[in-house]
Amino acid sequence: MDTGGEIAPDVRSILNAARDRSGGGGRVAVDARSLPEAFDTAEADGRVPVIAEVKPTSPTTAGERRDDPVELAEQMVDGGAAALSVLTEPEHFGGSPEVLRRVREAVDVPVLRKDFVLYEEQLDVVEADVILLIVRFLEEEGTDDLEDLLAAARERGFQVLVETHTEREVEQAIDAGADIVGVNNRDLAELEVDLSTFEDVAPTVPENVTLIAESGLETPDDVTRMRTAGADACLIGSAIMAGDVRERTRQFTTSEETQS
Ligand SMILES: O=C(O)c1ccccc1NCC(=O)[C@H](O)[C@H](O)COP(=O)(O)O
Repeated sequence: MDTGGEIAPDVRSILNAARDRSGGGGRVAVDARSLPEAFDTAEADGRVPVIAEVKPTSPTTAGERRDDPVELAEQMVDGGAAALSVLTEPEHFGGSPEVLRRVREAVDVPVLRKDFVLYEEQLDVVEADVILLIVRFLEEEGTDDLEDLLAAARERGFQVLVETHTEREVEQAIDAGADIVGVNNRDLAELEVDLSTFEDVAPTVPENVTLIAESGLETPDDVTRMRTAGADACLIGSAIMAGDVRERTRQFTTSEETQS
């Protein structure tokens, strides 16, 4: 089944590469750090819950950041990040499972594995606290079913962030049993970012679901905008990676403090 409409050539290339990647060796069993609790801890400390992303490059980024990803991750935590996201996709994002393993060992916050998982065996590549499943990708011909993958991930101990872009995808995520939902402001057809996507889609997400605004946040005002629209947390990559990551993370995690 392929019901989700057009996707950009770069995204098609990401998807084709993901189809070719093998799974891990044995089945993983994760003792996960709680993502909702990490958000609550940040709020209790007066920090805006931010998932800071270690993202060396991407199809929409010029160049590649080659600093030690573990040092970058530690600086993000220093800057107040409630959780981290680490790209493990090698071909388009410069990531690797080994980097995630090293980062998770070095920090004590939850770590999201940011990759394009299509098949159950790909869950077994590396331990992480949270795994990403993208509704649109799992509509593609020959991929595993969202509900089955969600269950398989939970059986291994992962928490699951289910990524959506439309109201229809939110409905699919909720029907499949998601309790952590991301709304991605970047559309996979043109790779354009529009923060009103989150504002339009967020009201359709049930109150008891942990809701994350993803992509395209560039300033503390953008964080405030997403929080006003209902985000429990914001996932920020490029804007943090584009400079001093400790300082940039701090600007986002203290954005509500500086406005009150
Ligand atoms: O970031 C890209 O260029 C990209 C292109 C195609 C598919 C996915 C892509 N990004 C994955 C992500 O979800 C983002 O890395 C994440 O939400 C952070 O976004 P940003 O803050 O805009 O870097």
